[in-house]
Amino acid sequence: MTDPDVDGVEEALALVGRHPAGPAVPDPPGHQDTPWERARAVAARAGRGAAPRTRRVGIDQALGRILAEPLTALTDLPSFDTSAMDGWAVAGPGPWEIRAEEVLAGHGDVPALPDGVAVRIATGARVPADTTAVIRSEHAHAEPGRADRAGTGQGVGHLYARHEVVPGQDIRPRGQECRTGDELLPAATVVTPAVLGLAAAAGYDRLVTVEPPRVEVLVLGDELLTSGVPHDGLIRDALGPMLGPWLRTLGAEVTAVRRVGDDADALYEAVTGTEADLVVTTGGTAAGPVDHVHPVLRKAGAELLIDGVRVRPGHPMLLARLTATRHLVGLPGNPLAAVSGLLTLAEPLLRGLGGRRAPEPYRVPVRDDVHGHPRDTRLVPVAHRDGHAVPLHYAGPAMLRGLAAADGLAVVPPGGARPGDVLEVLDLPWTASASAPAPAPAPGGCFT
Ligand SMILES: Nc1nc2c(c(=O)[nH]1)N[C@H]1C(S)=C(S)[C@@H](COP(=O)(O)OP(=O)(O)OC[C@H]3O[C@@H](n4cnc5c(N)ncnc54)[C@H](O)[C@@H]3O)O[C@H]1N2
Ligand code: MOO
Repeated sequence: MTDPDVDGVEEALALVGRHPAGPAVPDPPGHQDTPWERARAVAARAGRGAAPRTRRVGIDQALGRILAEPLTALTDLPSFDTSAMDGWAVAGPGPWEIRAEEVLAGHGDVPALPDGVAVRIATGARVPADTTAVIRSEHAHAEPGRADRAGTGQGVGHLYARHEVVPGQDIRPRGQECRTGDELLPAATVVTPAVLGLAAAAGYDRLVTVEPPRVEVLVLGDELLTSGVPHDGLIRDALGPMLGPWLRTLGAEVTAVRRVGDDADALYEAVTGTEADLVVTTGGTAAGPVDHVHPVLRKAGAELLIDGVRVRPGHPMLLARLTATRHLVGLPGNPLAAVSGLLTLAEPLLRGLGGRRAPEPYRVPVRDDVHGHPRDTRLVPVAHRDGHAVPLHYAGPAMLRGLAAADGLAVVPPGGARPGDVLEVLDLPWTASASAPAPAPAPGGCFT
């Protein structure tokens, strides 16, 4: 029986040459392929070449966008000395004479507190000037004065602390979190719900954000059905349904996913008439009779930045500059090969166009042997299990079964990997949060 992960001559070669890597296999004559790391760097540089378009949007519109400028505090936070607890503001040493007035959150000017006096205070209220500390209600004992016993409501009485009172306790001093002008977040930060909250707290009504790059997807191939079960040599289009949502997770605005068939003229019209920042084509990258991508790019006067990458699957992928501000990524038609092209070329390009930062690369030990290609990098679907990356079956270039169960794609160097080898793993958008390394612990605690 055929191994479901070994699809084609290149993968069979990979089995032969997997351990040890051995001497580098020379390029076949005329081979133009770019090493995988260099291809990603070229794509990232191409994306950074065009200045991102920016737009100021209301914070209710900003979720998921990218900050085009650092988020700088428009105020001190807190903007006034704030009580952290419901209780008593006291001045000087106790016991304190209780004054009847109360200090509540949202009140403006509050009179200074004379020595020896306590007033009731609420969490979030502005602390009166000259306050020594706040004592939370459960840590104080109020002894009613005679006037109170008589029911006059004058609030006369005395307050006793049940514990030692430390100056400044349960007071959040003005500027504890930031001072006006402090950089709270750098440019290129993704606007998450937490960023929206921070921006609002820091005084923002609107944010300057990067406009998402516009991407058009052109699906090539006359053999593709858009519905129903494959029949008579026709197959379902697996890329149209997958690429639109995937590109959106990479920060793109997908303006269209269009079927172009195997029609060179229609492809030429689509490529030269587009308003998109990036055109993504699927299929037609090889040298078959109806593989129109190369001839159309030549006719359109496009500059090929990448024409083939030393990666399996997906080696016929390409990147072209259509005009100074428009690019085209040609993804191979085999579905897993297309995903390889998406992560190798489209992702770094879109990161640059969209003003995003590169994710922190992370590395994980692999649990099992992974076959290597003798010369090329392999991208292999893996699942995270107990701190290891487990290579998945059904990872042939034409298959999506392994990918659909995967947490990431392991980057397998030429020659392959042995159990315990530590490999870089490319996140899949839907698993990024689960597999990313934990952030560094905070240096100290702040409990109020
Ligand atoms: N003589 C050679 N032939 C091929 C080579 C090679 O080096 N020399 N490379 C092979 C590799 S590797 C790949 S990958 C493909 C790339 O081919 P194309 O980009 O031209 O893609 P197509 O020929 O159009 O399609 C390939 C394969 O994928 C299927 N396909 C296409 N689009 C879709 C889609 N939207 N959904 C599902 N499946 C799709 C298509 O039916 C073909 O089976 O070239 C090899 N050939
Ligand atoms: O190796 Mo191709 O996958 O089928 O690019």
